[in-house]
Amino acid sequence: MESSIRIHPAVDSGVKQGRSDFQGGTLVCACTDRPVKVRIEGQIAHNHACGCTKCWKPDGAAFSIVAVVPHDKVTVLENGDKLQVVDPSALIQRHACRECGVHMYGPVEREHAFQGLDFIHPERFQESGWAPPGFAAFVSSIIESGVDPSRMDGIRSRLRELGLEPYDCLSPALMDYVATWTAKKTGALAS
Ligand SMILES: N[C@@H](CCC(=O)N[C@@H](CS)C(=O)NCC(=O)O)C(=O)O
Ligand SMILES: [Zn+2]
Ligand SMILES: [Zn+2]
Repeated sequence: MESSIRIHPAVDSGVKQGRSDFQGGTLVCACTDRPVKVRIEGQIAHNHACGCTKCWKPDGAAFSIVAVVPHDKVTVLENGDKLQVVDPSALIQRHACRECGVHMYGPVEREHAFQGLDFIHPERFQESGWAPPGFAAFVSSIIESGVDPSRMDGIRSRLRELGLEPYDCLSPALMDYVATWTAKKTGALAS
């Protein structure tokens, strides 16, 4: 069993349950001076661990923890002047703090199954109670960040032990959702 891997500090000692009455809260970046604050109304959806190279991860973590909320539930409260889009050509327009590097929200504005949703990192909530991650996505992508491929069996076992079923893309339910959206757009399925 892989013992040294740090998946993410929010799950390394076990995945904490959320609270069904969680009403949202405030995401705060890591700056001590003029932190960026972003208000999220309501509970998050599809929370998961992501191993891709593009999602923001805290130092030492192999995975990010990332979830979605509707764009109209996201409001920049303070110090939004510090935000910049990491990669304007990406599907997810990740707005990061220029000083500390934390990604605060990432809207999908392009025509896509996820259009209208913003990707956020719930560990940045000041409040507890957000819905826990339910699976691990883009697991093989951690190799692109320098993880030795020989460690992957152990890392997948650890994810399963934590209840985060590993997938190399999104979960089957989300992949089906995206494919259904595409099939309706092309006309392969009736809309
Ligand atoms: N293997 C690639 C995968 C990147 C990727 O496709 N990430 C997914 C999960 S966040 C995605 O939807 N990306 C869209 C985007 O980055 O805008 C990497 O690690 O960079
Ligand atoms: Zn910051
Ligand atoms: Zn990702």
